[in-house]
Amino acid sequence: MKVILSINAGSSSVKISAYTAERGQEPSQLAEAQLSGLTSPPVRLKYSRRGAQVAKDQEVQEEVSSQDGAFGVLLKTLIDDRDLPEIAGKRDVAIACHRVVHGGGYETSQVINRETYHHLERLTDLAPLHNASALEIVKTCLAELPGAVNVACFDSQFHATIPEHIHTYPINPKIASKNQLRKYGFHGISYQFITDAVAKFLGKDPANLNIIALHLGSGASACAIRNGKSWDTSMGLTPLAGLPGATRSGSVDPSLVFHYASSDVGKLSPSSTRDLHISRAEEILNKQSGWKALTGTTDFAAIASAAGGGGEDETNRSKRQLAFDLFADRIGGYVGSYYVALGGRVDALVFAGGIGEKSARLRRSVVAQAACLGFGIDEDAEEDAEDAVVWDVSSKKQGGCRHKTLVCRTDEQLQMARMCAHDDALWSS
Ligand SMILES: Nc1ncnc2c1ncn2[C@@H]1O[C@H](COP(=O)(O)OP(=O)(O)O)[C@@H](O)[C@H]1O
Ligand SMILES: CC(=O)OP(=O)(O)O
Ligand SMILES: [Mg+2]
Repeated sequence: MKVILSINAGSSSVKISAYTAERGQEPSQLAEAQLSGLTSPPVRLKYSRRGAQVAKDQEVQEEVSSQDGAFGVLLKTLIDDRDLPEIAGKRDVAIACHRVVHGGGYETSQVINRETYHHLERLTDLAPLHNASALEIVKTCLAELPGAVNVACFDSQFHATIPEHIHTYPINPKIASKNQLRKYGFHGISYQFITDAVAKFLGKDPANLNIIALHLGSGASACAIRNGKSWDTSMGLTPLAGLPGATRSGSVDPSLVFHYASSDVGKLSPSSTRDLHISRAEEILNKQSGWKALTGTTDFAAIASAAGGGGEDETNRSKRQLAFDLFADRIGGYVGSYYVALGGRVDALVFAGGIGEKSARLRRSVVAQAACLGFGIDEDAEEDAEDAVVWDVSSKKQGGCRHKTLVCRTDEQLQMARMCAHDDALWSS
């Protein structure tokens, strides 16, 4: 038996889960802790132990200014918990698995040694909101968890199956190959979880499953999953492409950069460091756009409630309504495109991620647009089916609709722990 610690550094949150695991078996969760709201303080803690809630939306007093800082608070929460004797100290963690958003050419998870670490360092610029933070946490674990093997699980690895004509950009092939400029795609750990969970829910072999999956969190993406494998996804070389997000623009006309008022957008940004080279343009599109630019908040719950007419002044309400409508429109575009990519043979449209899971209003708006394709939503469906991993929100009216709409409570930490439990190389000693 080993203790596995799964660490998921998102752009607005850090989530860690601890499991006990046997080789090749389903890991059993000991505890789950998360700090959210890193881009819209106050930072809040959610903590549960053996499935029972210990803290919910508890405001954190310490100042948390980075993902690594958040990880420190979360690890301490687990170690200091007297009712969690399995993790009484830092030595008890046997495997620490890290969600690393950009894995470049890696198509499988990697044990982190000097070589892989340096290779990943070179990819930092390609996931400016994620890789550097994840590597900071890796560094902390290498220094402070003396009994642990560290493993990198990549968001991009699920998308290694995207065919060449879809992952290729129409640019000079020599330069594309030399600089590895192609669509990689992200949120893949989540899409793998969604594929397995939805196949189980529908009683299908994942190898025959065709779904349009939407992971909508602070970063948002869509994925066409054909025969259980990624066929296409909306993020690209970096997690900036595709759908807009909390602070990200999503896809815009690339020429927009050259017309963006200030003349220094091509210059290195002040936040560039020895390890990260980011231009002002990238910084603006990654960190100062999206919901933050349109509405002033990165909290989509506030945007969705104002869009429903909830107690806001008129200027705020109309800004939030615009952001909401814009998001639903962009998502609808991918649903249509991926419906064609899957030849209309779609087992389900699946909503996941913080927004996909919790915003019934956004789900209704997206599904209403896709009504012409045979999707329909049950207005009375449960907003949140407490203990379920997958639940059905499809319309039941007049014998139902042609295609199902599901919600999936995705769990990237569990998916990573599963990958480690099934990786024989981690169990030979
Ligand atoms: N009830 C809700 N309605 C709409 N959006 C919500 C709700 N609760 C949380 N969210 C949004 O979910 C997003 C966070 O999703 P999550 O997947 O946890 O993020 P991350 O990208 O950091 O992993 C935030 O934009 C938050 O505002
Ligand atoms: C890839 C990505 O955007 O991740 P997150 O939504 O967790 O920020
Ligand atoms: Mg996330």
